[in-house]
Amino acid sequence: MRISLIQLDIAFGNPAMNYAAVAQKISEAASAAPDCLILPELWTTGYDLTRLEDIGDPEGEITKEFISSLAKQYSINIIAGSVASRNDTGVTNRMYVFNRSGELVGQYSKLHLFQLMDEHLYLQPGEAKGLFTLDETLCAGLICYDIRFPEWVRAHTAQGAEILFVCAEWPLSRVSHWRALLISRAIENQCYVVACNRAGSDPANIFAGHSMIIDPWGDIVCEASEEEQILTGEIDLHQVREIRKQIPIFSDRRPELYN
Ligand SMILES: NC(=O)CCC(=O)C(=O)O
Repeated sequence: MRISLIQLDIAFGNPAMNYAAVAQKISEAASAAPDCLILPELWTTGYDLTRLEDIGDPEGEITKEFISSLAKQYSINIIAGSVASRNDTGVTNRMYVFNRSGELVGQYSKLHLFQLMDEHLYLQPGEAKGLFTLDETLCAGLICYDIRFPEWVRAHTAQGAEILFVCAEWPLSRVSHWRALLISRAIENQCYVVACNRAGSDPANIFAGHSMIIDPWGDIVCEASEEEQILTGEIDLHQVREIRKQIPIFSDRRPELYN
């Protein structure tokens, strides 16, 4: 499976500019004929949290229509990062997933809100897992701060997820955590981790870039720099099954003693 990660520099609070940039990047990425493509966290608005009631996407409908038609046009599965999806009760930080036919096959709302970036003041947390199937592979979607919660990640891999797709706006000041946490999640869950961060900066943060694909042994398949970039790498799902056979952590678990 070939996967492209769109490490975008997001225009702060400017959905029109970001939709145009993403359409352009997806058309560029399509030339590498990926099976799957992923965008960063909150890519339509960035962290312009105080204006989400205005610039958030009503029920995600604009984004869903936009991504669905690109997925169909290029016949690529698209993990549409996340967007601020608003309704009468508030705004959630929500990932939408489309298959090659342009059908919505999954959605996930960020479960853990990151207080250091004021998410708890403007966003509502999700309540459900982010499992979905792409090309017959069970996958999980996670959003940024979620990677600090190994028990949440395990809840997905214990159900059989073989690829973790992570979208993020992770600042440069904690890039060492970003890399270490992603590698750890890959090793301890014996799965691929595909993590797409943003590049550039906003009024509050400089972001880390360093999007990456990590294999189930914890080795890095490919890694971006700090700059805006389309990163493409290949994964081999046989490796997940081989490593899970060699070191059978899922059947060796003792969950009855963990609480
Ligand atoms: N957007 C986020 O969730 C950022 C999380 C983060 O920076 C962290 O250190 O955790």
